[in-house]
Amino acid sequence: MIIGVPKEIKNHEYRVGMTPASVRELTALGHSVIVEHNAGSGIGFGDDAYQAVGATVLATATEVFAQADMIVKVKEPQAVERAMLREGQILFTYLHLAPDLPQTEDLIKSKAICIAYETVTDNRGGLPLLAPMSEVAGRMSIQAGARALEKSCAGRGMLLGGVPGVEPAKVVIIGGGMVGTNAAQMAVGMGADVVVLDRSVDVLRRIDAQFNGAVKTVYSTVDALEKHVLSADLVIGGVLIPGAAAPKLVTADHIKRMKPGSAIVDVAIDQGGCVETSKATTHAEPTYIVDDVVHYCVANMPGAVPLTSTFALNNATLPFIIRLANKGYKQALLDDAHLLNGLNVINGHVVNQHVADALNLPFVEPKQALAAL
Ligand SMILES: NC(=O)C1=CN([C@@H]2O[C@H](COP(=O)(O)OP(=O)(O)OC[C@H]3O[C@@H](n4cnc5c(N)ncnc54)[C@H](O)[C@@H]3O)[C@@H](O)[C@H]2O)C=CC1
Ligand SMILES: CC(=O)C(=O)O
Ligand SMILES: [Mg+2]
Repeated sequence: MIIGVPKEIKNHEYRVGMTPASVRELTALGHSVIVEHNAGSGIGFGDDAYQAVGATVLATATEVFAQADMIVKVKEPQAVERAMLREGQILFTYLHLAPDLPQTEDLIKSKAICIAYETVTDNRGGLPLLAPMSEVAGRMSIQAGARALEKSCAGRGMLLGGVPGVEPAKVVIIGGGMVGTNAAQMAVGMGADVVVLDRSVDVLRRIDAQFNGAVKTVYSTVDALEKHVLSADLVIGGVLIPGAAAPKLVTADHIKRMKPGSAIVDVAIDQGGCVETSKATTHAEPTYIVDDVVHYCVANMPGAVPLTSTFALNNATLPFIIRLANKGYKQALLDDAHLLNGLNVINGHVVNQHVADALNLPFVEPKQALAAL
C-alpha cells in the first residue's frame, strides 16, 4: 500500500501523522510511504530523516493526496485537503464530525473511507486513539488555566496553589475521564483545591481511590454543577459522549453569575464544547472574554506541545496503521469491531449513529456500507 503523510495546515499545528520511526515499521513491511516536504520539520524531523527510513519526500500536499491509498494525518482535514480526497481512498485521522456539518458533507461527497481516531474503541470501554491526546490536553488545561487566571490575561490575578497563609484557587473539573483525571493530577500537584464532577459513580470511585482524598468527587447533577461552577476560580470542561456533540452543561446564565476574572478551559470544544458561550479559538489567539470570564477554547491543544504529542499519538495509532496497510481497509475493519467503530463516513454514507443524529443525516449500518463495496 502507498501511505501518504501530508504536512498539517491547521493554525500552529506542528504534529505529524507519522514519525520516521513509524515510517520505518511500514517500509520494513514492504509498504511505500510518501511524505510531504517539511511535514515533520516543526518537531525536528527533516526530510532527510524520512528519506533515511525509506520514505519518498514529495514537494506538495497535492502530490501526496493524488498518489496515496491511505492518508495518515493528525487534525481533521481542512477544506482544501477535503477537496483532494477521492473515492476509495482511506483517511485515518481525528475528524470530530458531530459539530461540523461542512466537513461531514465534504467527506460524504468524497466517497473516501474516513476512519476517525476519536471513535475507535477498546476492550475496556476506552478510546485508545483519543486517550493519548486527552492525557496531553488534560495536563495542559491546568497550565492554560493558570495562565488565564493571571491579571494580564484579564483573570482574577490568582495563583493556582496560593501561598502559605493565602488560600489556593478552586478548580472544578467537569468529566473525570482521561482529560479530567490528568487535569486533576496537575491541579493537585500545583496545590489547588480540586473538585471533579462526573455522572458515572464508577469514575468517581476510581478518582477517589487514585487521589487518596486529595480530590473531592461530586455526582454531576444540574444542582451540583451550578453550585460548584459558581464558586470556581477555574473550570475545566472534559466531558464526552463518544462521537456525539458535547452537552452544554455550563450555561450562559452560569457564566454571567461566575466570579469576575474566573476562567474556563473548555477542552471538549472539539466536540462543540460543554459551555454555552464557548467558540473554538486558536493557539494564535487562545482566549476571549464573556461576562468577565476568561474562555480558553483551543480545539487542538496538544498541537502546542507537538514533540510530546506526536510520539504519544504514534504509539497508539501505529498498530492500526499497520493493520490497515497489511490487510486493506475492508478486511481490517471486518476483523476488528473496535476499528470498525472508528469508521464514520464511507462511500458517501454516514455510518456513525451519533454523527448522523447530531447532524440530522441518514445513518447506514457500517457493515452494510462495507458489504456494498
Ligand atoms: N481541545 C483539545 O485539544 C482536545 C480535546 N479533547 C476532548 O476532550 C473531551 C474529553 O475527552 P476524554 O477525557 O478522553 O473522554 P473520556 O471518555 O475519557 O471522559 C469523558 C467523561 O465525561 C463524563 N461525562 C459525560 N457526560 C457527563 C455529564 N453530563 N456530566 C459529567 N460528566 C459527564 C463521562 O462519564 C466520562 O467519564 C472530548 O471531547 C475530547 O475530544 C481531547 C484531546 C484534545
Ligand atoms: C483530540 C484532538 O482534537 C487533538 O489532539 O487535537
Ligand atoms: Mg460574571
